[in-house]
Amino acid sequence: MLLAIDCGNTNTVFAIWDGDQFLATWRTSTEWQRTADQYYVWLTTLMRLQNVDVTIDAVIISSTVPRVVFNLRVLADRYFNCRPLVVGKPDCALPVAPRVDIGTQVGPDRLVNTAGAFDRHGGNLIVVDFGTATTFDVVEKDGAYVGGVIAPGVNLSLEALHNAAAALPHVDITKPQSVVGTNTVACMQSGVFWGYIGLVREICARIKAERGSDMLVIATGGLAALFQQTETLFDVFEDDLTMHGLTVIYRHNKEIA
Ligand SMILES: Nc1ncnc2c1ncn2[C@@H]1O[C@H](COP(=O)(O)OP(=O)(O)O)[C@@H](O)[C@H]1O
Ligand SMILES: CC(C)(COP(=O)(O)O)[C@@H](O)C(=O)NCCC(=O)O
Ligand SMILES: [K+]
Repeated sequence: MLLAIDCGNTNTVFAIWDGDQFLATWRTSTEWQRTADQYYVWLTTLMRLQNVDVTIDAVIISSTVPRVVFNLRVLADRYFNCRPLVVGKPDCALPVAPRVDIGTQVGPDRLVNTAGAFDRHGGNLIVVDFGTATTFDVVEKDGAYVGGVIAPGVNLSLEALHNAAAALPHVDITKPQSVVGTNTVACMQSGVFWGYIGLVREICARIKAERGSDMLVIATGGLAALFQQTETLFDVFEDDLTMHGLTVIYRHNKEIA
């Protein structure tokens, strides 16, 4: 049984894949100090609570935070007796190599999203991932990641206002009633919500224009749904895209081994 781990700058998602489907998915905050023993206690407690009675014998990791990989490697080695595949490392092959400037360390989450989206939809895609940062990944016809866009994440934008301005409170994102806010919180929500609708629409339009082609736009990350409720920004919303990409890369490495 495969344990797939997607570690973002804010949250880390663990999922168990039986070769056909995900049996369970769990989320914890990303903290590089967490030890292999702590992960194991947490994971096995959840497995027991949800009656997921399986033996994990393979692990694949994608991490945008390099420091957490050490303890996740120890987890795989000590408790599951295996050497994990780590996306972005030389011994983890990708179905299609990225084409970017020499020396660029593409975020592993973006490589994984690319592999997952290409497997489901073929090429000529834009993948929009709402995480700590919002990333736009361009996937060419042959499935290669060829670059994209990095924008500040939704919550990061709100936090930046709060951190930089003494009178601006901590605010959660929600769709505002109107564009013109009549209190501080509503004004901040409006700026980020409607600003983000514009950001996504403009960036996707400019990518398509630059490439002279219509492209399928796939969104992932919990916050995508909030924006899609109001405006049709995406062709498809797939919450499990990154996890699916991890299984695609795992299968690819098994096949060529
Ligand atoms: N459905 C949701 N509703 C509201 N906030 C969300 C939702 N999903 C994720 N978030 C928030 O979005 C931010 C990015 O989360 P996440 O997608 O886990 O990022 P990362 O992959 O970078 O760790 C976090 O602040 C998280 O709390
Ligand atoms: C852009 C990111 C910070 C997004 O990370 P996330 O929001 O998933 O935590 C991550 O993909 C990253 O660290 N990228 C490295 C630079 C690049 O992809 O070009
Ligand atoms: K992201």
